[in-house]
Amino acid sequence: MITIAIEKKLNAYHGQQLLQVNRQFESGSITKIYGPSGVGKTTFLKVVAGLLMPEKGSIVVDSVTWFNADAKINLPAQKRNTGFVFQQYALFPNMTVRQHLEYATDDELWIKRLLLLGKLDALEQCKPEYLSGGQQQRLAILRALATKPKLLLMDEPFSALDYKMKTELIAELQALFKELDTTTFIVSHYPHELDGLTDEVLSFE
Ligand SMILES: Nc1ncnc2c1ncn2[C@@H]1O[C@H](COP(=O)(O)OP(=O)(O)OP(=O)(O)O)[C@@H](O)[C@H]1O
Repeated sequence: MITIAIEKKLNAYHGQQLLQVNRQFESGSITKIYGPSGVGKTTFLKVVAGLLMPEKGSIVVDSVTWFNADAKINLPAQKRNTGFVFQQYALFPNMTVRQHLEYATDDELWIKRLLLLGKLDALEQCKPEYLSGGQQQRLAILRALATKPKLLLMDEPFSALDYKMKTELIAELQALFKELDTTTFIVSHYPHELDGLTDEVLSFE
């Protein structure tokens, strides 16, 4: 179970607004984070990952306190072991596809399975500059999965994929999340993009 009750001020162009979340998420559930541009979806993922700090509240994951403003507890991002798929992929320009995964895990069977899942097995020696946008996005997803994170945070992870690739990948990820018992938050702009995949919706207005 993940319990999140936080407040963070957002410095928007037209003044300040408040990001407020007060929710519980079942372990293994998949939640769609939905809302208009600029409402704070990416900021919310970064707060959960420990990359940004809220002003108030707490984050408790499986009875472990990751953040508590009053008690001044703030577990560093490295210790939270979340998987993060960034909107802009954040790949390493000098690493091959395979090296991205080896950086995160030394489990060779798992690496092979991920490469097949993302249809990148034939491109494992390529660096990001030789990959298409969709291939780069798939690599970002595979890298986030490589550590078998208990909490996976995905920011618009399917935006560069064509319909067929997206549908196939979503079906395979669904089975994988179940197998790993991963709790997943996925940001999406589109109302029906994740239909059938997500159990819950966290909607920002
Ligand atoms: N570290 C920060 N501290 C405070 N405010 C921030 C910080 N980073 C970004 N913001 C502001 O928070 C607001 C929300 O940005 P954010 O990227 O979280 O929105 P979003 O809902 O993910 O948007 P989009 O759908 O366009 O990606 C923006 O106005 C931005 O300027």
